[in-house]
Amino acid sequence: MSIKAAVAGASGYAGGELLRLLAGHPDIDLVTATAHSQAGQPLGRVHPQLAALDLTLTETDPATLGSADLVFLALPHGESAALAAQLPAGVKIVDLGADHRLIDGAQWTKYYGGEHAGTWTYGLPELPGQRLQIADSDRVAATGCYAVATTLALAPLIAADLIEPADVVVVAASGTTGAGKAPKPHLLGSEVMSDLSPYKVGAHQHVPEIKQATGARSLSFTPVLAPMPRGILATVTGRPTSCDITGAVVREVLADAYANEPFVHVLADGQQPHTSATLGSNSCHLQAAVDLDSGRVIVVSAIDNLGKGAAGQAVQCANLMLGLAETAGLPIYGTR
Ligand SMILES: NC(=O)C1=CN([C@@H]2O[C@H](COP(=O)(O)OP(=O)(O)OC[C@H]3O[C@@H](n4cnc5c(N)ncnc54)[C@H](OP(=O)(O)O)[C@@H]3O)[C@@H](O)[C@H]2O)C=CC1
Ligand SMILES: CC(=O)N[C@@H](CCC(=O)OP(=O)(O)O)C(=O)O
Repeated sequence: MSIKAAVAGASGYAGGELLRLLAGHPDIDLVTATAHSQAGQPLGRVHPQLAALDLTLTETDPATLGSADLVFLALPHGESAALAAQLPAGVKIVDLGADHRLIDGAQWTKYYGGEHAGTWTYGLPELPGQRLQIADSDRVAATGCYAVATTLALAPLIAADLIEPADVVVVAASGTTGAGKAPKPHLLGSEVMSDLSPYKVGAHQHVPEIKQATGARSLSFTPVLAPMPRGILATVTGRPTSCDITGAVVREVLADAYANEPFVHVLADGQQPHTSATLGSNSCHLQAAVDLDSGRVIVVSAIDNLGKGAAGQAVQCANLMLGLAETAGLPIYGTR
């Protein structure tokens, strides 16, 4: 029996990638794609890559969405909670926004503003114990894009006591689709091309999410806007807990943590992650080293922000919630 799925926020970048993945999913039928200012537009006018999908974007109406078995919410922060509250309890929901990710409501208010809507199951299946919780949930909050790239690199190091949780430094570059499709002056091609620039320095909203997911106690996080459409490259460094920790030890801890994971790949010694190698896929590529001069453990992580960082992760969670094969409809290999 095929599952009926709806996507709210389908005219956005994350929503468009969801449509692309769902159109190729063997067990899911895409029945509804909704938008806000672009409701009424034929899909191919908004997402030319999806022109062959004969769909028109409709209004974001709870009654229409509520007739699906599964709803993906790819809406701006603060919009998901009100809509989710109007959907029937039996409908499974994956929220790609941040409304339900954090446990600590005060942290949500500090970083996002407004009242916290509550906490849903955190949608990162590779965290210990999380896969079963996701499979048992009707409401799942998919992870933030930088949070995926950073957490997959960092969580096993802290769990294995390889690094000090109170001294973690992350610098991460993202492609421009990470900022959404709504027009913003700093995202004009003429501003972004030939430029690298940091933003939200010392104040990024994914810091509490990464701390919650990894157990890090102090985290310096610097995001950088990169002149490319898609991809995140996160460099995560921490102070080792012992001088016996070598690059080989770190690689072994990561390889053990992800031995059975279809989407997380610890690269062979000598290979480095490339964002382009993960493009279009739901994969994360990791490499580790120890810098003997500064005494830092370094793990570099690459994902597609619209893949494992958004739509791919959301479909992976939905597969688990529906009892389908976890990899169904999800590319493992990037297009490069
Ligand atoms: N881009 C990324 O890499 C990632 C995004 N996310 C999260 O996914 C969500 C969507 O992000 P993204 O696709 O980048 O954003 P976009 O700005 O590209 O798209 C936003 C979507 O929401 C719709 N929308 C805007 N306002 C409203 C409203 N008031 N009511 C209903 N719908 C509305 C827009 O419709 P219209 O265009 O018709 O106005 C559009 O379809 C966000 O919460 C984001 O944080 C998570 C991980 C990564
Ligand atoms: C390049 C860029 O601006 N990226 C966005 C990522 C936001 C995102 O997708 O994460 P959430 O799901 O938590 O919103 C940012 O840094 O705020």
